[in-house]
Amino acid sequence: MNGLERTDGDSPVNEMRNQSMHFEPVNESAQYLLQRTKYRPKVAVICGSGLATLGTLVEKPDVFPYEDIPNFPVSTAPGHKSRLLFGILNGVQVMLMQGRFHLYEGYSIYMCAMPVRVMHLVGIKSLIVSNAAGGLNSKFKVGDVMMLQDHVNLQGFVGINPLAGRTDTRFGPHFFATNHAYDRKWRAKCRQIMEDLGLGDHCREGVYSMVGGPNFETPAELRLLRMLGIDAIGMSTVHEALTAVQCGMSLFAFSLITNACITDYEVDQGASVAEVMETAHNREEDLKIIVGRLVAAMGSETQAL
Ligand SMILES: O=P(O)(O)O[C@H]1O[C@H](CO)[C@@H](O)[C@H]1O
Ligand SMILES: Nc1nc2[nH]cnc2c(=O)[nH]1
Repeated sequence: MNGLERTDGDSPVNEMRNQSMHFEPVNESAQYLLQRTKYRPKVAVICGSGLATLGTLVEKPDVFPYEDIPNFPVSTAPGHKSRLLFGILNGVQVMLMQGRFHLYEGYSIYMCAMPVRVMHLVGIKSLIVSNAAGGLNSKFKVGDVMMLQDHVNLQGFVGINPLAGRTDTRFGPHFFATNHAYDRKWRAKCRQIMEDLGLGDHCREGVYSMVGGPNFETPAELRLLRMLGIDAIGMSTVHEALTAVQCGMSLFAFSLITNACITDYEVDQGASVAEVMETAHNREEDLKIIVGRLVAAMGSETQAL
């Protein structure tokens, strides 16, 4: 066996394995959507905490509350709207998630990433993932945009991976390389867009990692994460990114640095959701322009596919 075969079936051994790779429930969600929208997008966007406002860019939307979509989780995190939009963004058909799923909401890592498999079955080829994150890199400032060059899958180190389970090649290969998970051409494009907007000094590039949350990190944890070479820390994105790459999508992800990571015990102030939301609110107009232009670029590329 080379890891590329489909192995689903009703054998006793498969019954004992993680059921996460089942095709049918994901396909049921995808078919529900395709039957209720005329749009056939190839570009998708996932909105991070406080960034649901990116959804206001979508014209003539078909709106699907998550609770209405069969087998779909429901958002419970602050700043996540729990609805899916299909519509037109900057002339390009898009599928946009106003709300994502986190381990701290009590969902398995597989369920947190399941919407990306739905995207794949809907026909998505390019994905923009956004998140709010704490800036570990001492050069980063609150309000900066860090384009993900790479990530560290801390959960994956202990076997918590959305891709673990039965192999079903309809979601891609079981084993694959991740050294170019984040497509460099979108980073170059985003940098150019930000420079054109006079925001070049706020454009950063680095390594993201995700903890389980919901609490923010202790100073000792932050120092450890920094030693590991992590530039920005959040509670999302990695599982979505891996699932997207497995499905063969071209991926761009960015972190809005919403807060500094405080490692000094003498500082009274700590991270808070209020600060995360405030920074997201302050940057929303810039991010709308940046995401709008990236979607346009992705749209021209996927038109030919
Ligand atoms: O990663 P997103 O969903 O943007 O949210 C980030 O912001 C929240 C903390 O305020 C956490 O959920 C963290 O992951
Ligand atoms: N884990 C984590 N997630 C965040 N999301 C926004 N800011 C932070 C942070 O400082 N730490």
